[in-house]
Amino acid sequence: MQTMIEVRGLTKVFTLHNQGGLKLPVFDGIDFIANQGECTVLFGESGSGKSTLLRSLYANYLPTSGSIEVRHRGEMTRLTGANSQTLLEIRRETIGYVSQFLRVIPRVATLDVVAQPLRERGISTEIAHAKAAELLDQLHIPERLWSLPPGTFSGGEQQRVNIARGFIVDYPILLLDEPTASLDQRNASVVVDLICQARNRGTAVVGIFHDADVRDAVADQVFHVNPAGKTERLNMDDSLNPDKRIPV
Ligand SMILES: Nc1ncnc2c1ncn2[C@@H]1O[C@H](COP(=O)(O)OP(=O)(O)OP(=O)(O)O)[C@@H](O)[C@H]1O
Repeated sequence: MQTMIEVRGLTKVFTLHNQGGLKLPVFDGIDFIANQGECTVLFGESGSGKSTLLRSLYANYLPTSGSIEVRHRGEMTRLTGANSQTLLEIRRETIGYVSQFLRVIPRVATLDVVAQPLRERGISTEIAHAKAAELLDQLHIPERLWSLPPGTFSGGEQQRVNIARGFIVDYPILLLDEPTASLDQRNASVVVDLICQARNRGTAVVGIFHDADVRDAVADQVFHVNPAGKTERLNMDDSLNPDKRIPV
């Protein structure tokens, strides 16, 4: 089983320039490894830094210190400090990221929004649209909405469009920020199936899931991001035992 993400000594302190340079430490010296074909769940109290860690893994946030390496084109490649060209390549080919909210592009039809990551990889419109339609259908987005831009869709519909877009490419690494937060049980279970299929294809999935049932259905390993800012690997038996779950 190959290592896909290796995080060493990762520290993040936000500096609030509009507050006189106030320092806001979030996490301190995180180490963890995510493997091919496994789902790693980031777990912890609200405000403990889970989303900040996930965004750092997509190089949206620059860590204060420490390193992140990801397996890109077969080689462990440093994400921290990578130049913009390498970062673009890594995002196009290696890391998919499903944020909590869809970034709506005005006037672009839902089918094209979902197909876009495949089109960027040079896949024909016909094939990309067919795959987008399959995912939208699986996620119960009615066909009459596919030609409309998703800007006016409900929160749950937008989240499902975002999920379809994230799963359309078989990324080696997939980062998921609360992908089931606005979904009903029927759609949450479709997302669980998509995660399990991606994992079985060998994707290293790293995600935040507030729903304990979803978390327990997908987790191979659980990292607790605790209020002191350190992560620790939980014993799976502990994380699955409701008495030992930390309320989130
Ligand atoms: N861009 C930012 N600038 C300043 N502070 C930030 C920024 N992003 C996050 N923070 C702060 O970092 C801390 C951790 O936030 P984060 O969103 O990572 O927590 P979380 O564990 O994902 O929380 P939740 O479960 O509530 O979504 C919070 O105190 C938040 O205010």
